[in-house]
Amino acid sequence: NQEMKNKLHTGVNNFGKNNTTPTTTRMSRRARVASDVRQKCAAYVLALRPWSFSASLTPVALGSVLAYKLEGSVDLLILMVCAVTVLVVHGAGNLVNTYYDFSKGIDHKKSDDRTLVDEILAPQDVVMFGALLYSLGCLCATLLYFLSTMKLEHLALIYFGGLSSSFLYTGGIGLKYVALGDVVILITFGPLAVMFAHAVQVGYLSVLPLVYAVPLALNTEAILHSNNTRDMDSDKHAGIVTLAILIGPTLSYVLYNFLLFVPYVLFCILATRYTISMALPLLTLPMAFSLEKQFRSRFYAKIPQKTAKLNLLMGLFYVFGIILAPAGSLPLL
Ligand SMILES: CC(C)=CCC/C(C)=C/CC/C(C)=C/CC/C(C)=C/COP(=O)(O)OP(=O)(O)O
Ligand SMILES: Cc1cc(O)c2ccccc2c1O
Repeated sequence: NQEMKNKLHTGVNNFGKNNTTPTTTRMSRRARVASDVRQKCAAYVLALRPWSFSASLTPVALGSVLAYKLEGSVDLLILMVCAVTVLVVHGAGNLVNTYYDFSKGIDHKKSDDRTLVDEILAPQDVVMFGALLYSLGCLCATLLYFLSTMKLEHLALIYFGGLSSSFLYTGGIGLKYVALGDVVILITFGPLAVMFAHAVQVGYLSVLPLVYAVPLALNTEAILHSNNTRDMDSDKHAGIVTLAILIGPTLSYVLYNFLLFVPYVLFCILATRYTISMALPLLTLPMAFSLEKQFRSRFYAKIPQKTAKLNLLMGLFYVFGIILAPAGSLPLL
C-alpha cells in the first residue's frame, strides 16, 4: 500500500513535467487496482485447489445419474444447486486444511500448498473465505430443501455430516493428524456425496447409491493416499500420523495398487454379468498402469494431481456407462 501511495504521489508530482495527463494517471492507477484485484481473486481460486474438484463433482454426477435411471428424469436446477453445495463445502474443507496445516507448522516452503507459507494470502483472508463458503453452502442447502421433496431431517443429516467432515478433517480434533483422514475421504467423497446427490433428486434415502459409490470412493482415496505417501517424511517430521506413515512405503505401494485396480475388477464384473457399457471406465486402465509405475519408482511429485485426472475420467466413463446401460440391465438391488 505504501509503495502504491508513493507511486501515485510521484505520478501527481510529475504531472505537467513529463506530459502525463490526469486521465492517464487515473487510468494507470485504475489498471493497477484492477490488476491487484485480479491477482487476489486468482490467489483465492488457487487456495481452493481446483485440481481436486473432480473428487466432489464425479460423485454428484453419479448420484444424479442413478436417480435418472431409477426415476426416469433429473431436475437440472436441483443438480446445479447440489453440485455448487458439494463443491463449496469441499472448497471450504481445503481452506480449513490450509489454515490448520500452516498454524500447526505442517506446511513448509516445499509443500504443495504454499498459500500461507509464501504469504500469497493472509491467514485471516483464508478464515474469512472459508466462513463465506460455509455460509454459501448453508444457503444452497436451504434452497435444496425448498426445491426437493427430501425430509428436512434427512437433508440436514447428510449436509451437516458433509460439513462437519470437511471441517474436522483438519480443524478441531483434526482427524487427518491421527490417521483417520483416509476414512473421512473414503466416506465423504464416496457414499455421502453420492447419496446426497441421489436423495435430493428422488426425495428419499436409499442404499443403492452407497453400493455404486464404492469404485469411485476407492479411486478418490487413491488421490489422498498418494498425497500422504509423497508427504510421508515431512509429515513424520511435523509429528503427525497418517496411514501412509503407519504402514510404510512398501505397504503404501500395495495399498495404492489396491485402491487403483479394485474398481477395474468391479467394472469387469459389472460388464460381464450385467451390461457391456460398464466396460467404458476400463479405457482409463493405461493411465492407471502408468501411475502404478511412477508410484513403484517413487516419483511421487505429480502423482496426486495425475490420480485426480484419472479420477475425473474414470468417473465420467462410469457415469456414461450407467447412462448407456439398457433399461433394466443394471443391478438395482
Ligand atoms: C455431502 C455434502 C453436502 C458434502 C460433501 C462435501 C465433501 C466431499 C467434503 C469433504 C471435504 C474434505 C474432507 C476436505 C479435505 C480435503 C483434503 C483431502 C485435503 C488434503 O489435505 P492434505 O492431506 O493435508 O493435503 P495437502 O498435504 O496437499 O495439504
Ligand atoms: C480427495 C482429495 C480432495 C482434495 O481436495 C485434496 C486436496 C489436496 C490433496 C489431496 C486431496 C484429496 O485427496
